[in-house]
Amino acid sequence: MNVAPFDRAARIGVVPVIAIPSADYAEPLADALLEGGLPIAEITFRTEAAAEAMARVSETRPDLLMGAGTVLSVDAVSSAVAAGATFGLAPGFDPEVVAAADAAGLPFAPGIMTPSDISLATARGCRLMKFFPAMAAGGPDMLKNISAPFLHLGLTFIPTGGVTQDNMHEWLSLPIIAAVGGTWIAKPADIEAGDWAGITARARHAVERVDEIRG
Ligand SMILES: O=C(O)C(=O)C[C@H](O)[C@H](O)COP(=O)(O)O
Repeated sequence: MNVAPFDRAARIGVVPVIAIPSADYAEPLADALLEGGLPIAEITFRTEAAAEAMARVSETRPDLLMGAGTVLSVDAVSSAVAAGATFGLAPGFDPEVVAAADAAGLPFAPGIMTPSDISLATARGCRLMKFFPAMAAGGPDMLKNISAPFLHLGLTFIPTGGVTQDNMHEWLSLPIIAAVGGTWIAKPADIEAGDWAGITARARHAVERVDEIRG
């Protein structure tokens, strides 16, 4: 499995999760993130515009490491690859989706929330997993506990769901965390309002926090 994009994501340490209302926002959004020193985005299949937005970003902003989120089906894997996504994530674990991503050469992180999920995902070869919904499921303490029996397998996690600027330090200080993710950097309302300066400011602030926490 090609893990290079996830290595890059782990080095960056924070992944903005995007629900984009229209593909017309793709370029200004990518520019706002790049301007803030955050060259990564997870564009989720939560909106109709997702595939077109991904295609525009991959064609016109190759410096942005662009992944597909909310990949819930085999078709979504194909759409993500066709649109130039270089990695994929999902909120849950679906073995058919993981197999399709593998077959397509798309590095993929399924979502997990229980030891059973982790067990199923590791058996399918996954080593990076999204922990979702991270805060509602019990926060860092929960993840530490459920992952403990699997750590000899070299697992790392991206917690999302309730993760923000204010609690990211609780996660990033754990060695099992590859990166944190969340929507707080670029909410759909910010995107629709064209608040690119606000998105850039939150992106920059998040990158600075990662640097402070990781030293
Ligand atoms: O859509 C997906 O594929 C997910 O896995 C879930 C998202 O990452 C979280 O819903 C983000 O949560 P908030 O940052 O609290 O808004």
